Amino acid sequence: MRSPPQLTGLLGGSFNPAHGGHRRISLFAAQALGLDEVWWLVSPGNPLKPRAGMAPLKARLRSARQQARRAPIVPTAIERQLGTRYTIDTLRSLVRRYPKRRFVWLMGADNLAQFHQWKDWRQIARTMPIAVIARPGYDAAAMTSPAMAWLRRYRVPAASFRKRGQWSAPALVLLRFDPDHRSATAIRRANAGWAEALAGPDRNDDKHDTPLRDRLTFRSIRTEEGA
Ligand SMILES: Nc1ncnc2c1ncn2[C@@H]1O[C@H](COP(=O)(O)OP(=O)(O)OP(=O)(O)O)[C@@H](O)[C@H]1O
Ligand SMILES: O=C(O)c1ccc[n+]([C@@H]2O[C@H](COP(=O)([O-])O)[C@@H](O)[C@H]2O)c1
Repeated sequence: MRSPPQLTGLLGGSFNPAHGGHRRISLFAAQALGLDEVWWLVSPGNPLKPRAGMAPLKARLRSARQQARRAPIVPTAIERQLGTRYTIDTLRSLVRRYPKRRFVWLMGADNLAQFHQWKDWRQIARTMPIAVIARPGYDAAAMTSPAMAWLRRYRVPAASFRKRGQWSAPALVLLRFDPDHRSATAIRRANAGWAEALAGPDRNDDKHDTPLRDRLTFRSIRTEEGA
């Protein structure tokens, strides 16, 4: 009998730095959608964000590894390997590269609010389902956004996602958990030296380009909270 496809959430981000909110929303999304794991795509550079104040990719990836410990979360700098920067290009590449997996794009409500500014955003929605996680301060803007005006007709309840083999795109799932107020901006404001602190010697530095490994599946997602 054929094994069921691995259900994989993709959380793209600057992770400048990664924080407990990333971990928490990933674990909650995994549980709500029945995902086997969540890959964090640590971006070489968000096309819409200024480079100023952006820590080196290596430091951001290191912070992601720290936050992902002992969880079914795989931090990766795969966009650097693929040479992609725009999400549509990354997702097309991943779908080709991992034909046995089913992917869902995860993002916070702040990103839905500006999703219509992303390159080929409707094509992103046609490439894989999207799950949006509520975020304090952004939900109203997200719900009234131009992208939401188009996406709302594809809205499906989270329970549908749990039925394997029924993933089709476009599909939009809105996820609401206890709001998580943490943000990388707040951390940067509170601790201007985080990047330097994380940029010390690391024996795993060359794992930067390690291909994603097929990991054990984690059926029972723990909902523990990170820092
Ligand atoms: N507290 C949160 N609640 C919901 N979504 C979140 C939260 N923190 C981050 N996200 C989502 O995680 C993804 C990666 O976020 P990112 O690395 O930009 O962190 P951030 O805290 O939003 O950073 P910054 O404050 O620098 O914009 C994005 O889709 C973002 O919307
Ligand atoms: O493809 C685009 O046009 C695009 C525009 C803005 C942001 N993104 C992606 O959105 C994800 C979230 O970015 P960020 O900086 O808000 O964490 C990250 O994977 C970015 O590469 C992608």
